[in-house]
Amino acid sequence: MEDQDIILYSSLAAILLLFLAFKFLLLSKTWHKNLPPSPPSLPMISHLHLLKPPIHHALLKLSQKYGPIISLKLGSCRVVVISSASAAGECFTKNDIILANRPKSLYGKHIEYGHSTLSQSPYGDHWRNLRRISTMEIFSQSRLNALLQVRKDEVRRLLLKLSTTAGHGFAKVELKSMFVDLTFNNLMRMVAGKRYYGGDEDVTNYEEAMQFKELIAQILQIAGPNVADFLPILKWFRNDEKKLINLAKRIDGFLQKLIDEHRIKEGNTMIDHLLSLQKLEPDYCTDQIIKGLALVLIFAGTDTSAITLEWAMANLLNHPDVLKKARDEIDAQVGDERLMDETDVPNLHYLQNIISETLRLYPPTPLLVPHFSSSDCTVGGYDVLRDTIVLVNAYAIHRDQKSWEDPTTCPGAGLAQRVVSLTLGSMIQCFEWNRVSEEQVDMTEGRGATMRKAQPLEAMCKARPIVNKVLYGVE
Ligand code: HEM
Repeated sequence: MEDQDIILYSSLAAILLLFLAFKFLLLSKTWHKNLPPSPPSLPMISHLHLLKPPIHHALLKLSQKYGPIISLKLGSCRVVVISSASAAGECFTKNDIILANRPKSLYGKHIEYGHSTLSQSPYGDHWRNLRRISTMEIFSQSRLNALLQVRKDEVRRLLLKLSTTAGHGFAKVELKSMFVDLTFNNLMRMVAGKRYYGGDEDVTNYEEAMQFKELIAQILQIAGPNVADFLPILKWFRNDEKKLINLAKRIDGFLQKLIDEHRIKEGNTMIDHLLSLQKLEPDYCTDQIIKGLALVLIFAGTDTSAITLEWAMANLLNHPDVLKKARDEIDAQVGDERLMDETDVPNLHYLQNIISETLRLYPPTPLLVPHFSSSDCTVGGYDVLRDTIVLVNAYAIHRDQKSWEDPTTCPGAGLAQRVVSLTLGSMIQCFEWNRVSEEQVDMTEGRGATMRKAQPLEAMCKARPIVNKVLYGVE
């Protein structure tokens, strides 16, 4: 053997030994651990190939085969998927602090101010402060009550829009875009006093509205985890990060302009309340905190409510007997002399049950928001190692035979309940509804992180006499 060959072979042997030693070290860390069962994996991508959209369906199938707690490796990330109510209960009771963190992502780094927002920040003082501020300044009963007129006005505009098409007999309407317009307008009026959607947006804001819609559409396209979050090597080959940085600059500029406007002209919006707090806590309630809160509310609070409304209406169209019962309840409790109000909702038990059942069967965020373990813990007798992404498959749990007592882990639940109940109830009160054909409404789910309907919902609707009487004041 030549000298060169000896050098080559000994170098290869050394590399192999180093690799094995490294692998052994890694393994020995998890050697004595009782990790959840895991399906067979492929080199490099591990289990990434198993996650065909819709991901919550793929994960449900895996849990049916491997059990309610499974571990996966997605590229370089460890993931545990929870698909039973009892294991989810353990995550959010005895392990709630350990699992309060969120996994790091390119999206969180660039768009959500370096993972410093309400939905991204790691557990600690800042995490607590954001919850204190949002509970008091945004989601308190008094703050939500103060914005009741905004919600009522948006529902009224929706009813008027429907009645212009369906005032004199059944007419076809497309509901998805109307629900999206309603929830975005509600949120932006709450945050900054602006109406950007619906074709009847404030004309003075037209350019601004166009810019906002374009930014939102772009962010919605790239929101959520990026494949480079799991395979960081891809960062070198894709320019997603550059796109995110540019988009982050633009959205930051937009939000900053909104804040600066409110510095000059005060009002009764979330930005105004937070600017008042800034005077008391200038070091803490900075412009960046305000921008981060606005951003999170816009993304967490719009699509979720719009999706719920769309699935609820789709379900009602497929179950005319349930729709009739809901209308009878509203007629009995509210009558036909006035529109229903949020204060009627506690008496409309059947309507509330329809919404709960819709959320059970079609949860808009079927995997919740990913959690991340800050230290080792156990769930269902299995070890969950530190730095593991924990996904809770609410979709699987909601369709499990056993029921889940308190599924509300969302700070916006009180607001969502008001928006969805008032809108759905008012639509049932004011219009008759039918499917567009004899065929059942297609309930197929779309792709993506949120659980949208694949086909935008269309329906036939016809105004009831209350529309003329109450909305137009004509008998
Ligand atoms: C029907 C409508 C809604 C549904 C189904 C829903 C559902 C959820 C779920 C499942 C989570 C994740 C909980 C977790 O994994 O920790 C969440 C988080 C969140 N939601 Fe909602 N949500 C809705 C409406 C809203 C609204 C209207 C707002 C505010 C305007 C909002 C704000 C938030 C925020 C800020 C978080 C993050 C909380 C945190 O990280 O601690 N949501 N929501």
